Amino acid sequence: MQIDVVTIFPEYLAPLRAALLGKAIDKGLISVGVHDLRDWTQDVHKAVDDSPYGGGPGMVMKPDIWGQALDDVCTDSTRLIVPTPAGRPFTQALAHEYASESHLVFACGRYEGIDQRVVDDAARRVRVDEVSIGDYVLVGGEVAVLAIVEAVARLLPGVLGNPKSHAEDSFQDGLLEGPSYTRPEVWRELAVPDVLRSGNHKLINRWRRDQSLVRTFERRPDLLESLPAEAFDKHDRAL
Ligand SMILES: N#Cc1c(-c2ccc3cc[nH]c3c2)n[nH]c1N
Repeated sequence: MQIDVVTIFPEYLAPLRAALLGKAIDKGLISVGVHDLRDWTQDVHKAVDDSPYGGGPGMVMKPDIWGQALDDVCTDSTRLIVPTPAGRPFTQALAHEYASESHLVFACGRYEGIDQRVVDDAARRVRVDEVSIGDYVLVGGEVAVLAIVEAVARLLPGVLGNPKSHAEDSFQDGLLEGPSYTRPEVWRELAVPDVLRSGNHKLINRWRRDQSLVRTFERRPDLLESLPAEAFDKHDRAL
């Protein structure tokens, strides 16, 4: 997979080359290109923003600079991802979609965002997603790109040490993961639940499913509402 990121703060994307992703890059599983948007400017000030039409606070990123950058970086097979607070939610399902793509391009906005015509124009040639990583406001798109790239890269074959760990992911079955424990058996007078030390894997699996359902009900009831009835067995319904 080729990942390209266009930003005015290339140094913000340095973590992409660290740890898990760094190993994936070294293995040749991912190629990452980080591009400074200002490289497409022509003026001495390297201006990338201007005042918003209609007035209002802050500045908007200029369409002409972005247009030239995306013309150079995108290809016919590109999926262009534009992080924005106004985007559709980035979810685990979308992460799986992106993991099957050959070329992802991320456009990192700053200021009050990117002139909308950049997205409208790009959509004439490539698939474009405006996505949000959560209902809070960041200062730019770079942090969102780091989150999205990590969520996608870990799904690529060979990136994670244990491919089975995906099966235990939160959201994998539409529910939140339950609690996890490791040694010691008792820590600060808090004991590991007995069932996890029972060796009875049918009971352990049932307990873990129950914990997952209860946690999801308590913290994210919306996830339960979006699951089909057939996602729940008779034991689940008895909870
Ligand atoms: N994704 C996402 C975002 C953002 C975001 C993304 C891009 C820009 C450009 C200027 N400000 C931004 C905020 N805030 N909160 C989110 N969940």
